Amino acid sequence: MAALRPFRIALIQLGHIGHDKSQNLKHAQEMIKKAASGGGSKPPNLIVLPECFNSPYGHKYFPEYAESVQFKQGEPYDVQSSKSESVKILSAAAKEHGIWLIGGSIPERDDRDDGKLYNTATVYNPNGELIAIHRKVHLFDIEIPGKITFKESTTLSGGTHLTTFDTDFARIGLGICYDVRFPEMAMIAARKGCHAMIYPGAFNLTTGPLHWKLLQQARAVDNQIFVGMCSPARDLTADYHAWGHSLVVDPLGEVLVESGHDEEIVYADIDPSVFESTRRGIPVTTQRRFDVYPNVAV
Ligand SMILES: O=C(O)CCC(=O)C(=O)O
Repeated sequence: MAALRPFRIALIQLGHIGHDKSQNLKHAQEMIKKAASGGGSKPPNLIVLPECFNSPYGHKYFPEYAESVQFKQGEPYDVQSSKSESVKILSAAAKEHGIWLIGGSIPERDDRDDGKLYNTATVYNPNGELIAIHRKVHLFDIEIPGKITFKESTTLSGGTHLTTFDTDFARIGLGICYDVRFPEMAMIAARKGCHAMIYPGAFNLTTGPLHWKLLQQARAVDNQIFVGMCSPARDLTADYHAWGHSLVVDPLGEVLVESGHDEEIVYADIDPSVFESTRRGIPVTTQRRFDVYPNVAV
């Protein structure tokens, strides 16, 4: 299992996500390059893109923008023969800059399974290998009268697996946006040894101010882990208005960094001593009463 070492994370709050997929990808490439340079300070070890970064966000867009990834858990993946343009570009970027990359999410079509569509995050190591994918498990189907109605399940299917992966600096759990509302996911990841949960996300102007920060602090404090969420920038000309405020929270629930709502790259330094001192000082991880309630991670 990966040990926790100091690392630097960069969240790219990507702007200008329009209808031209090639343009979206080109812009993401440019911003990865910029993030990898470290913004005048240390280069990051891990770069994160936001949810749905290559397509406008909305269930009507997913069928048109979906790409076939055909990843099989536990089997090597041949990027060169991938049918996914986004996978090829992200893989090349991870390799070129020698960074771990969580490639936000993209609409994915699974040709092996009736062409079902998913909201999928892809993960690359510094050699450019695609080492994990996460299909959003909990679809964003909500209705708040007069404020927001959104129904991802109109075109998408929910993923059926939880996702964790090891880097050379931490074990990381991966979710996408609405997944953050389901504490079981982060709890299971933490009990399986994850030091951080990362969620590419895109909250909105109704639920963003209510819950975006609160949920990340809750997941962090409950599980004594680092939590980061990376949003697209707010674009009031788009169909969906993202909240922005990409954020990293430490195991005490303290905000390490928070962006505004425009395009921006923010960095956070992950300090293992905070992880250790939090768990030593408030030892809930060793005080659980599995004789009274079940251990959900086993
Ligand atoms: O949970 C929320 O309030 C927003 C979720 C969301 O925007 C998403 O899953 O894309």
